[in-house]
Parts: sequence; structure tokens; C-alpha cells
Amino acid sequence: MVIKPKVRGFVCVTAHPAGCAAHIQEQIDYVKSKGLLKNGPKKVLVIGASTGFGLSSRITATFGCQADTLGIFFERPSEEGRPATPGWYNTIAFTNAARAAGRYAKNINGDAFSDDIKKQAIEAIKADLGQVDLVVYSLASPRRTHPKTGVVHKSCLKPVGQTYTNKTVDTDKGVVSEITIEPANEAEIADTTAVMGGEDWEMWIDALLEANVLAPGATTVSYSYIGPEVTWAIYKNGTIGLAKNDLERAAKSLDAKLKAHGYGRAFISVNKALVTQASSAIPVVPLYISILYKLMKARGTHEGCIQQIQRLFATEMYNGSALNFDDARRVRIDDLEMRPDVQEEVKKIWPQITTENLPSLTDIAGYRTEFLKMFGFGLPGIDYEADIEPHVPMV
Ligand SMILES: NC(=O)c1ccc[n+]([C@@H]2O[C@H](COP(=O)([O-])OP(=O)(O)OC[C@H]3O[C@@H](n4cnc5c(N)ncnc54)[C@H](O)[C@@H]3O)[C@@H](O)[C@H]2O)c1
Repeated sequence: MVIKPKVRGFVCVTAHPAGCAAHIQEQIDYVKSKGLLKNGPKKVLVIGASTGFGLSSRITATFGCQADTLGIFFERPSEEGRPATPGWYNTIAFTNAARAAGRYAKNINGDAFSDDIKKQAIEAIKADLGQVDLVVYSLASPRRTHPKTGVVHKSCLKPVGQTYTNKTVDTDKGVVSEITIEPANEAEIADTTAVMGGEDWEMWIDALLEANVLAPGATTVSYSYIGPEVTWAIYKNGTIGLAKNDLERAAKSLDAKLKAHGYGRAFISVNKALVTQASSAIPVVPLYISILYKLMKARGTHEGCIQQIQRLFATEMYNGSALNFDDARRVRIDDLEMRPDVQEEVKKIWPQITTENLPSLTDIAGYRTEFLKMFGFGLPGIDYEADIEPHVPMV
């Protein structure tokens, strides 16, 4: 099968196995180029391990710290005439590379919100790892079936309290338009918090503690975003931001629990805005990311998921470093994004953007390149005209 990108709005419905593998290799090479980290984690559970920040966390733990990893994710295998999702191919490529390097890597594909997947993960840890010393919680999901009530909660990306109007871009067509989003109601706010808030992270840590598979002194981290004022109505002060407040609440509660369990720690790292499958679905944010990429690339401060997480591990979590918290007890690896000179420029450029000047005022080209790369397209050295086997079993 010859596999070409098929972009439908903010998703690409195809993925290229060899391209995904090349993307994984790029990330591995980057981590290796930075050298081994001191005092790194040795046995790691990554929840949301197949794409974005969770995948980069798994790669950094494996190739930067020589850790053994168990990865949990929800990906679709190939079907007749249809390639698998990129996270499927990413995981296969990662696992092969990890095992070739002598590291243990096991995968569980299923709904991380369910009791069953937690049970399967605990059984795998007991059988193969004994205990884990790092748990990365990096889920981004549109829905969650609550394991106790059976209720299906659907998250939404809406403002809270008032209608929001701002510019947005159709990243595929390159058309800038105005979008108006009505505020969420109480049920939508509660549903989004049920999906993207901290309850499931707490359920995971409680289950791991109860099964005695969390090493004394273990760390757990989850990721959040804050960003500039221009996106606050839809992000920080919107439904997703309220869910992230709940994630922060959970971090504090888990930290107290883990402190009682051998001086462990739980915290939130606030990461940079990046092109991922999760962020491309948020209105307004891709336009901001396109401006941001241009400004940060010009300053030589641009980072992708792997650079962000390698820096988090190297300068905050391990390697003889200590966590530097902001006044709300969050680690900030969005520091380069939030630099005043960058944000002043964003403010100047934002009102000027039109469909016509989008290519010159923003890095929309870079956005598209990154977007396609997530699906394994545009990688050097890959023959995209060649036939490739889309049906690859999970390893
Ligand atoms: N992308 C950004 O700009 C950005 C910035 C800062 C923080 N974050 C945060 O980072 C975290 C990860 O987001 P991302 O952008 O890397 O997203 P992503 O879409 O790339 O990754 C999501 C991961 O969750 C897994 N997943 C989703 N639903 C699942 C389920 N029910 N069961 C098991 N696995 C499931 C997917 O398989 C995938 O591995 C989120 O908390 C997000 O808010 C993202």
C-alpha cells in the first residue's frame, strides 16, 4: 500500500509506519546526543505513552536514563485498506529500538481510565518490574467512561462565563477567520474536569500504592499548559483550564500521599505550546502556535516535545537537579515561550494577521511540517512513493 497524508480538518486519517519510525529515531538520537542523566528513574510507567509529551517522556527515560518502561495508550491498529494510528507505529518503533538497546519495554493498548487496564498494568509491574519509581501521567482524551458510575463524560473546549470571539486558522487551508464560541454550561464544565482533571491520576496512584508496586520515594508528574492572555478565554480560563486546576489540586493531594510513602513527590510541569494531536483540536491555539514558532525559531529558543522533556528530566527532575516551583508549585518549562520579549511580539503580530499575510507573519509552513511529521510524513530518507505494509502487529 502506498500511504499518503489525508488531512481532514485538524486530523490526518493516515499514518506512515516507516515515517513514524524515522520520527522516533530522530527523538532517540536527540536524547542520546545529550548523554546519560545521573540519578535517573529506572522503572517507569507512562500513561499516554504513544504520542506527544508522554512518548517523549518514555524515550527520555529509556535512552537518557536507561530505564525499563511500561507504556499505556489507546491506539487503533490497521484495518482493511486503512493504516493504523501514528501512536501504534510509534510504539512499535520505540519498543524495537528499546529492546535492541537491551531495555525492557512492554505495552498495554486500552482505556487507561478503566479499572481493567489499571489491573493489567499492576500485574505487568508485579511480574516484570517489581515496583516503578516514576509514573508519567500524560493523557489527552476527548472522553472518559467513569469506572465507578459507567457515565461517559465528554470534554469540550469552550470559554466559561462569556462568549468568546477571536481569530483562528484552518491550518490545512491556511484561511484565517473569526470564531465565536458560546460559553460552556455547568454540565460541560463538570464533564471536562471529569475527563482532563485529576481524578483518574489519583485513581492510578492509589491503585499502584495499594498494590505495593510504587517504589518508596517514587515521582509522579503530569503536564499542563497556561500560555498567554490571547488564549486564556479558550484555554486557561476555559473548560480545559478548569480541568487543569483540578489536575493541580490532585498534584498537591498526591504529593502529600507520596511524602508519607518514602518521601516521594507529585507535581505538575507546565509545558510549551506544541503541535500535537491534542493541541491541534483547540480553536485559536494553532494560530498562536504558528506565530510562536516563528518568533522562537528566530531567537534559537524553539523546542519540540523531546527537547522539552529532556530538559525537564535533566534540569529539574534528575541529574542532581531539584524541582524549581513557581508560586503555585508548578515546574515551568514554558519559560522560553513566556519570555516577555516573545510575548510582546505575539501581542503586536496577533491583530495584524490575515489570510493573506499568514505565510509571512507566522510559521504556518513550520506548523504544517510538524503536523504531518506526527503522522510520519515528510521525514528525510523515506520513499513515500514506495509500497509499504500497513499491517504491523503490536509488540
Ligand atoms: N500539546 C501541547 O501544546 C501541550 C502543552 C502543555 C501541556 N500539554 C499536556 O500534555 C498532556 C499530553 O498531551 P499531548 O499534547 O502530548 O497529547 P497527545 O494527543 O499527543 O497524547 C495523548 C496520549 O494519551 C493516550 N490516550 C488518550 N486517551 C486514552 C485512553 N482512554 N486510554 C489510554 N491512553 C489514552 C494516547 O494514546 C496518547 O498516547 C496533556 O495533559 C496536555 O494537556 C500539552
